[in-house]
Amino acid sequence: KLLHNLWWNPLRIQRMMAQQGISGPPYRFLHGSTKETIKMKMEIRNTPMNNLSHDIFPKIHPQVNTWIDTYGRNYLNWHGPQAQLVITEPDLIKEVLLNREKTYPKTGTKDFAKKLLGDGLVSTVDGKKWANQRKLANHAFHGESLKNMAPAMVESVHTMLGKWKNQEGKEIEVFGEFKLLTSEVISRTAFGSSYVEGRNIFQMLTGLVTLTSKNAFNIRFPGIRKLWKTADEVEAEKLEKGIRNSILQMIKRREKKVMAGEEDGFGDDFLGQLVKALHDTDKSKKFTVDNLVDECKTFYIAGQETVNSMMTWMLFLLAINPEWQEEARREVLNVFGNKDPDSDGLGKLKKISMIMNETLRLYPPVVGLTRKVGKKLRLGRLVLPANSQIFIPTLKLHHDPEIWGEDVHEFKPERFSEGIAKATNNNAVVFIPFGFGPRSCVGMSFVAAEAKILLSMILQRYTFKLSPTYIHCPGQLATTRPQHGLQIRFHPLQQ
Ligand code: HEM
Repeated sequence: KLLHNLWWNPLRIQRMMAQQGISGPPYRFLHGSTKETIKMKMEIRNTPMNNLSHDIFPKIHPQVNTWIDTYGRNYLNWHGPQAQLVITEPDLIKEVLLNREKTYPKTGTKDFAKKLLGDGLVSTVDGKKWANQRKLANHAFHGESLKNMAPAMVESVHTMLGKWKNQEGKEIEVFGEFKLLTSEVISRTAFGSSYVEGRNIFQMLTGLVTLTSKNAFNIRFPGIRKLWKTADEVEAEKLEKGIRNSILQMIKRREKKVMAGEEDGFGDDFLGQLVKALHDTDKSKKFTVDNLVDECKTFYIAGQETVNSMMTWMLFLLAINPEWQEEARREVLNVFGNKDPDSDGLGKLKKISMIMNETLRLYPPVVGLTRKVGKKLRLGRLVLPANSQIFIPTLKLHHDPEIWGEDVHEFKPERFSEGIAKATNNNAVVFIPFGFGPRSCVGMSFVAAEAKILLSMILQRYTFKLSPTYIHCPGQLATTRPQHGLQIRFHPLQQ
């Protein structure tokens, strides 16, 4: 069986795809093409980019870049013995992400990623569970609930800016600052606690993110984990347990309030809704403790890492494009003057929406999407083998000159001046920072509110420039990030 899975089957799939004109890096026993991937990534990882270039696709995905050049727009590569078809044709991508026949589910999680996200909303494969959890999250992160979160976002930004007062004119490392800010915002808005209370959960989750990324391309012999665990695996288990215990304590605190007779002691934030679902007498809506823990981990991670990445790149792009910084400031002062932003005004910030979209195009926090092919099926002109995977390289689509033109690597928010549909020529799948179709991001409106509030409050107070110490070395650790941080100098506006 082992030989069948590790040798015969991959060769069979390779032959089957070659007959349809799809080739790729050759399958190597057990490791597939992961060794070449790791080698290419390591070679380029620490090399800074010249002239603050935004051409980051070859830097972050050197293997996808090389193999598209060698084998064509769609090719077959190997994550160990797992066949993975990489597709870049918009029609094929649309079919996969719309998932009309429910034939392209998520891949689920295993190993390190399972410890990190469990079976929460981002990863779950179970359709019924997904529908229940999605409904709950939609309610918590849209409409009135979202509007009610704006004051907590404003307050969190005030706390950060308060600290910056002593640093005016000096260098501030913004990626680290935004990490604290985004942790504080998701803690306050979704989990009713401050960052300080949730700090140990974040620290443990950050540890798990690092271990997950470090081991992403490490292939181990099937079954070996049961006999022998690596130091990273032991560490990940410890972190997983620690996170679980801390979340259980948060749940207990809410339950105690209810037991003490406090009206709505569960709370009406996201955590409150989850705890209510845990106690729901309607079985079809009921959550288990495991569901709840996984969901909390998912939202702590999804609500922080991605937003941190986007906001950092937005600041970077505005720091090196002073004319856009000035346009954005004019808009903010027009809408809010020197007052704190409020949710009614956020919709009027058109220029900032354009800047946000262009940032997400050039530096998407999530660089690719993966789906599973359960049984043998047809995708466009291709017949795909059972138990294979599909990888959609978002970063390639966002940096493709055939889609965006020869100025593809330039920062030009004006592309989005008449909306996304116009910018993409009505081909929505070529711009997918938040995914596409039913599994697209549930936190999109939350992100837009948080980013607009943060940027408005900075622009109302400061002009900012890149510090000479900044090294342009975009990398990926779960999300895209400046590998050596983002050093910025903020100067108070002349009143
Ligand atoms: C700039 C910030 C963000 C980016 C770029 C981003 C990106 C994405 C992408 C690409 C997906 C689709 C994944 C796939 O199709 O496989 C996704 C899904 C998801 N995102 Fe986000 N996200 C961001 C912020 C957030 C925030 C703030 C939250 C929570 C408050 C969140 C929660 C989720 C969840 C729960 C899903 C899974 C939805 C489902 O499967 O139904 N995201 N996100």
